[in-house]
Amino acid sequence: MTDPDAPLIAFTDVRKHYGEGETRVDALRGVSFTVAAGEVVGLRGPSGSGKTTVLNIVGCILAPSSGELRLAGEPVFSDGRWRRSDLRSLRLATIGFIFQFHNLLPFLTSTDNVALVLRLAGESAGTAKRRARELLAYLDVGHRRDAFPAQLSGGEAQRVAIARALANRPRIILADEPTAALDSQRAQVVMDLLRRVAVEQQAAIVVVTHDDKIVDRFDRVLELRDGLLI
Ligand SMILES: Nc1ncnc2c1ncn2[C@@H]1O[C@H](COP(=O)(O)OP(=O)(O)OP(=O)(O)O)[C@@H](O)[C@H]1O
Repeated sequence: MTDPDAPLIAFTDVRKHYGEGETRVDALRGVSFTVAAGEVVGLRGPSGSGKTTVLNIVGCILAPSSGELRLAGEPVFSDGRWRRSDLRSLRLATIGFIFQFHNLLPFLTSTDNVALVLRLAGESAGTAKRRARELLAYLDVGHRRDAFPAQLSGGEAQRVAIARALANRPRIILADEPTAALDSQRAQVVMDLLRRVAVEQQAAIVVVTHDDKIVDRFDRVLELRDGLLI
């Protein structure tokens, strides 16, 4: 990561189509936006408008058809190709994902679910466990650290999943409907946590949501319609 003053996410005239000919779908038709460190941005739009496509491109999971993606000022995709050969380590070091359903591994405790990500990034078992416990305490689920996912409530499981997404101190956090399975009070708790992380870790956070309960909790809301920002 290079320029400290650059926006953490710079998405410039990104186009993405799936398929060719009769089956071609133009999912993004020239989308540009930036997200700065410390910002929590909502991404809204009807089903099929391209939200998941945006998230997957920012997360370096999906290549655009054209356009440019920069992360912290560094070109990651431009001129029709990835500029980095180590996308997996870029993702591990830079990006945290949070999903609608927590996607915790059912056979691991809360601590081990979080520690696993740190082990993948090369931390020792002891360090990984210690940091996992700290994070679970930070997210107010320290008392559930030895529980398995099936023993957790929906709100607890989502907080463990957020701990996992934060484990490697990512500067960019991408969340796909993180509050959809939660009641209003728990949704607010999750949004408060994300806000705290954005400020304390100077992270850029993008949250895909249909959830009207949390729409006033963003610094900005980007609205997609048919692959274009309105
Ligand atoms: N792998 C794929 N192959 C073909 N078409 C796809 C693929 N993924 C998405 N699409 C199409 O691209 C468009 C945008 O999809 P995308 O999943 O980004 O929308 P979305 O706004 O996230 O929708 P939802 O809210 O329903 O999740 C849709 O028309 C979708 O059918």
